[in-house]
Amino acid sequence: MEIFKEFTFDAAHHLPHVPEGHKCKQVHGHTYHLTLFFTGEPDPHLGWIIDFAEIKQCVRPILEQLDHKNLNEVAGLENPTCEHITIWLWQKIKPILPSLSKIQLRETPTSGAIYCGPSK
Ligand SMILES: Nc1nc2c(c(=O)[nH]1)N=C([C@H](O)[C@H](O)COP(=O)(O)OP(=O)(O)OP(=O)(O)O)CN2
Ligand SMILES: [Zn+2]
Repeated sequence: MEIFKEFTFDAAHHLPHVPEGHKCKQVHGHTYHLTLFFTGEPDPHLGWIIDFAEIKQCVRPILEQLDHKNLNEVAGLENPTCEHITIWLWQKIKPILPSLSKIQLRETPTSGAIYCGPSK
């Protein structure tokens, strides 16, 4: 069984390592759409894997570090590609919500990254 919880946050960034002239060299912004997936068996009494409200309570302070921020100024996100943001989120969320199984981050309606944790 897999459940999910969605969030959004707005942030500015630029990609410092792209060549001169690349559109992402310029500071620009996105409304990021984040989906967190959790895997497990529903608790026989409560009927859920984890309370959606508990997910929100745990994740909110982490997303506050990103929302309406310049991502390049966030420690660990000096090169804030979608790929790096999903890894950063995984490293923050997995220790407090161990049933986290996958992160999907959409940067635009047509672009994003999916991360399931480091390969073993
Ligand atoms: N592999 C990656 N490629 C790109 C990233 C990234 O994080 N990982 N980031 C960007 C830009 O930040 C931005 O997301 C632009 O992406 P793009 O999909 O090109 O945006 P558009 O609005 O131009 O998309 P279209 O739907 O194709 O118009 C770039 N690449
Ligand atoms: Zn961008």
